[in-house]
Amino acid sequence: MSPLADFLRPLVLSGPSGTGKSTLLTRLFAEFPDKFAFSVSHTTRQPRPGEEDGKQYHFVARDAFLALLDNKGFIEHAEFSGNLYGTSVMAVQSIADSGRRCILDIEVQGVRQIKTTSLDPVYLFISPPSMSVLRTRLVGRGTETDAAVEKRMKTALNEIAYAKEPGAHDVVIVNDDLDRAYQLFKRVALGEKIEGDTLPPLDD
Ligand SMILES: Nc1ncnc2c1ncn2[C@@H]1O[C@H](COP(=O)(O)OP(=O)(O)OP(=O)(O)O)[C@@H](O)[C@H]1O
Repeated sequence: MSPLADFLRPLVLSGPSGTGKSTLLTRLFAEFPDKFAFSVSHTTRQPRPGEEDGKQYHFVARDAFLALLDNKGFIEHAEFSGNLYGTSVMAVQSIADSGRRCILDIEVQGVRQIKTTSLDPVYLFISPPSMSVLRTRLVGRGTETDAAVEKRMKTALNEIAYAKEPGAHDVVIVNDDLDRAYQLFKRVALGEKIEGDTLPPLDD
């Protein structure tokens, strides 16, 4: 069977930190080990325990990041919670010709930048069911200090304000029940055009 039309376009995944993007991606890659390729971003943040250079991220020093930026090596980049993040041209190019679908996990500034390029991806927003659930997940993950949780909650408000703009994303999936969210996510990832969920008020 030939792939659905949207399978040939990159998939841009965005949503507040702690909303469950990595969890959904991990499941997708486990179910379809050969269909997708995660674009590995560059970051200047420190690796978390268990993270490997070149796998979750290319971990680089700030100087090296800025040099690549100067050389027009990034499709998008942003400073987030004090660290630089970026998607390199090379990371996406190396996937494009392999027949796999390129998935990009990107925050809101990056989404805005990609919209000014010719990449033409499908934009998918993963929404938390509410702000209180988002906070519970961030705290429960146990990877952030209290101050970092507060910073991420504040940044989440920007992501959500953008998501509320008409036409910001092609599809919204609310990550309430993980199995339900994953079934929708899988359909989008495989290239199906679905209606998706309605963005919750997220005003709590
Ligand atoms: N539907 C869900 N129900 C309950 N807990 C969830 C659900 N989805 C994810 N989680 C949990 O919420 C926490 C945050 O998820 P995850 O790390 O996947 O978020 P993320 O969006 O990738 O964050 P970041 O952008 O910071 O990497 C994790 O501890 C994860 O196990």
